[in-house]
Formats: sequence, structure tokens, C-alpha cells
Amino acid sequence: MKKQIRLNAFEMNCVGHQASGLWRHPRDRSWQYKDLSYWTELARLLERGLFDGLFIADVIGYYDVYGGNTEAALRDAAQIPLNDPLQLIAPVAMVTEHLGIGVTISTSYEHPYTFARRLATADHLSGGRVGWNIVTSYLDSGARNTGQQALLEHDARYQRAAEYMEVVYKLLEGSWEQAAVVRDKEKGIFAHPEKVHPIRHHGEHFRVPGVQMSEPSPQRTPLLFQAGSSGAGVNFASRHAESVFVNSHTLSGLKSYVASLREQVIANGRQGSDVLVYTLVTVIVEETDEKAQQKYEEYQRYISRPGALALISGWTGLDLAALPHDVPYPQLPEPASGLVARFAAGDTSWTLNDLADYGAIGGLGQVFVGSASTVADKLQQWVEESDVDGFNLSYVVAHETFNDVVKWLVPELQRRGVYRTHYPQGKTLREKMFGRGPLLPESHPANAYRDPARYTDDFKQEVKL
Ligand SMILES: Cc1cc2nc3c(=O)[nH]c(=O)nc-3n(C[C@H](O)[C@H](O)[C@H](O)COP(=O)(O)O)c2cc1C
Repeated sequence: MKKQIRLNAFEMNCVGHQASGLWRHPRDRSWQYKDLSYWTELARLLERGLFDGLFIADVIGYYDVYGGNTEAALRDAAQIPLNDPLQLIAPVAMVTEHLGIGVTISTSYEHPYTFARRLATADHLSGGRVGWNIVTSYLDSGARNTGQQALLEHDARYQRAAEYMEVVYKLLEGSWEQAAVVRDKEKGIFAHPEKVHPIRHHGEHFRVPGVQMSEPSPQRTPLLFQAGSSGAGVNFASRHAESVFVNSHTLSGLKSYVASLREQVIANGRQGSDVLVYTLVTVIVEETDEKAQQKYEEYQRYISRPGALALISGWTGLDLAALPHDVPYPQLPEPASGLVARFAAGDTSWTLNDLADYGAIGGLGQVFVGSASTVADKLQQWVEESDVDGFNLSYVVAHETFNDVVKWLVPELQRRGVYRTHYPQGKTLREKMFGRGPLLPESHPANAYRDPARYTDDFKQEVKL
């Protein structure tokens, strides 16, 4: 059987997530992100297109690296204003039956005790269709506004995240036994107290002595996503993640990333297929190649270079405002020169303005433009050659880009037998994604926190992740 292709929609509770300046396009409606109907209409559209999920990115903080201030970000709505992602879960769940709903929450700000309850609530209300994208964050502005001087150093953030996961697993997997809730009206017992365990967590970053507040939700731990690409990031993903987002600008780079991730997953006692990998792509698809190209060129007329550079400066931590924007990159100092070179594909005439133009449509991901047949060829080639499982699709114009995908691309992929024609069995996101039960498999490190004996007074051994 040909390898199947999975699609995921990449969104954010803001204006023009990865489409800098495109909010000015007459057909764009991303500025309506504040309206429930924006999200419910999108969710229905994606479910018609049999997408795995609507996945909502998030950051805490704002993009103030470019020029050392928030001017460009605010003027161009570069991920500010930005609303809370978790509140979108219930309305999206209400209008859909199958669609997964992923939310990004950082381990660097919220305490795991309050967060575990918010996550469990979302899993309850969605009937188990929630995914959590675990991020460690990259904006210092978020740290400064939450009482920290700055973000912890990169690898220390991942170490803290590992302990964060330990607390979350203890609360979601261990604190309440499955048989704790009996709702026995005759005996007057709602939950057996002896089956609800204090987790007694006493770690370097967190102290959580007591019990989880929510009763177990359909997936207990929602489906775990991650997007780390550094050594520490891939190490973390290979232990915890069930789905990984990656942004690779070359097919060969993607192929080696997927192979090395799967190797590390296996080294951690899991199976290579326990992790699904999605790569970031923006698809501009139309009836013919010519029409798609025209649409792409039309979109490019609305680009905001300062908006794109505000995002890129925030992602990389480099203040690009201080550098000339119109000189070929070999004349720029490092590390800016190397940054442009990564995307210039050998064209040494590229400038910072070219990088801005590239990044303004789809962030720094790939852009595939063409008829359904042209784009389907490309997607199939990427999946077959790199062993990636699917694509994390950004939009240019909301909801036109996703509408075009559902209208043109999905039927073409179905005709080729590489895309589903109905949703898989199962109620929860984990069942649909992996075709097995709603809970994390035994090979996952969370399993170490399930045994009730672990939470009795005499347990001695800490299982380290
Ligand atoms: C497709 C994709 C989506 C991401 N979404 C978010 C996000 O919503 N919020 C966030 O703080 N970081 C996000 N990241 C950044 C990652 O969490 C991570 O910081 C980045 O990939 C660098 O990895 P590293 O820290 O392991 O080097 C995303 C990365 C990728 C590739």
C-alpha cells in the first residue's frame, strides 16, 4: 500500500499567523480571530477535508527583538494581539465529531498543578480530542512579564520541562485510579478516597504534595506534540512526543531528521511508528498551475517586510533591524549571513529583504504552488523519500488557503489512494491517530507513574525521565 499522507492545520489565535501583512488582503478574515464563528467555520471546513487536527500555536510575550521594541510587531499584527488558545477547544469540539484540537502550552510559565487541571478539563469537554504541544518558549519578553529576569538558558529549559512532565504524568496518570469514581448513590460514595493518591512530588523546580483535582479524562494525558530541533529538543521529543512538528527547508534535511528522531525513539524503548512527524508547508493550490501562480503573486503584493522580520528576529533572537536590508548576504556579519544563506538555496544575491519576502508567506516553511496534481506529486515525493508522515499546513489568506486545499488537493490525494476517505474508528484523538486505545501505550515513560503502589507511603524509588 502507498504511504498515506496526513494533513494538519497550523493556526494561532491571532491575525495572520505566518502571513505577514496579509491581513490587508481583501479576502482575508484572520482579523476575525476574536469571533467564535471564525473558529467554528474553520473547524467544520477542516473536518470536511478529513484533517487530523486544528493545531493552535501560541507564545507568551511579544516580538520585541527587531529594533529592540514592539513597533513593527504591533503595526503589522505580528502575533500580537494574541488570544488564549485553550479557550477554543470547547467551541471547536461542539461543532465537530472527529477533528483533533491541538493547543500549545509552554512549560516555562504556568505551574503544572493548575495546568494539569486545565488540560484535563479540555480533554473532558472535547470527549478526548485534545493534543498538547509542549514548548519551552523562546521569547524573553514572556519571561520578563511573568516575574523572571529572562528565560532560563536553552538546555535548562528542557531539564525543567522534563520535571514538568513528571508532575503532569503523576497527576494525570497516577493520582486517580481508573476505578476511583463509582457514583454509588446507595452507599453515598462518589469516589473511593483510598483510590485517589497524593503524588508527593518533591523536585528541583516543583513541589506538589497532593491529589489531582480533575477525575481522569478520556485520554488521561492528551496526545503529546513537540517541535524541538536541537539536541536537547530531539532528546525530549524522542522520550515524550507522539507527534512532532518540524520545519525543514530541504528534503534531504528532513529525511535525516526523521531517521535520527526514529532511531532515538527506538533507543528509548518505543517503536519508530509511535511518533508521527509533520513538516511545515504552505500550499497554494488552484484549478491549474497558472491560476495557482497568479494567486501566489497576488498574495505577494500584500506582504509586510517589517512584520516578517519582526517574527524572524524573535524566532532567532537576532536584531535584524540594525543591519542593511538590501545588500547580498555574504556582506552581512555572522550569524545574520548564515541565517539568510540557509534559505537562499545557493543564490548569493539574497538580501534580508529577500528573506523577509520568503518568510512572509508561511513563516520559514516550504511553499508549494500549483494545480492539485503538481502539489500532490510534491507531497507524495516528500513523504516517500523522507518517511515523514504528513504536513502541517499554514494559511496565507484565512480561510481561503484551507478552502482551496479541501476543494482541490484532498480529492486529488484521495484519487491517488494516499489520503483517507473517512475518519478512522475511535472517539479520542489517540485512537484515531494510532488505531489503538485512548491511553498512552505501556512503552511510553508516563507508564512509570501509573502503578498505585508508587504513591503509597513506602515507595522508595523515583523513576527518572
Ligand atoms: C512547526 C513548528 C511549530 C512551532 N510552534 C511553536 C509554538 O506554537 N510556540 C512556541 O513557543 N514554539 C513553537 N515552536 C518552536 C519549538 O517549540 C522550538 O522552540 C523550536 O523548534 C526550536 O527547537 P529547539 O529549542 O529544540 O532548538 C514551533 C516549531 C515548529 C517547527
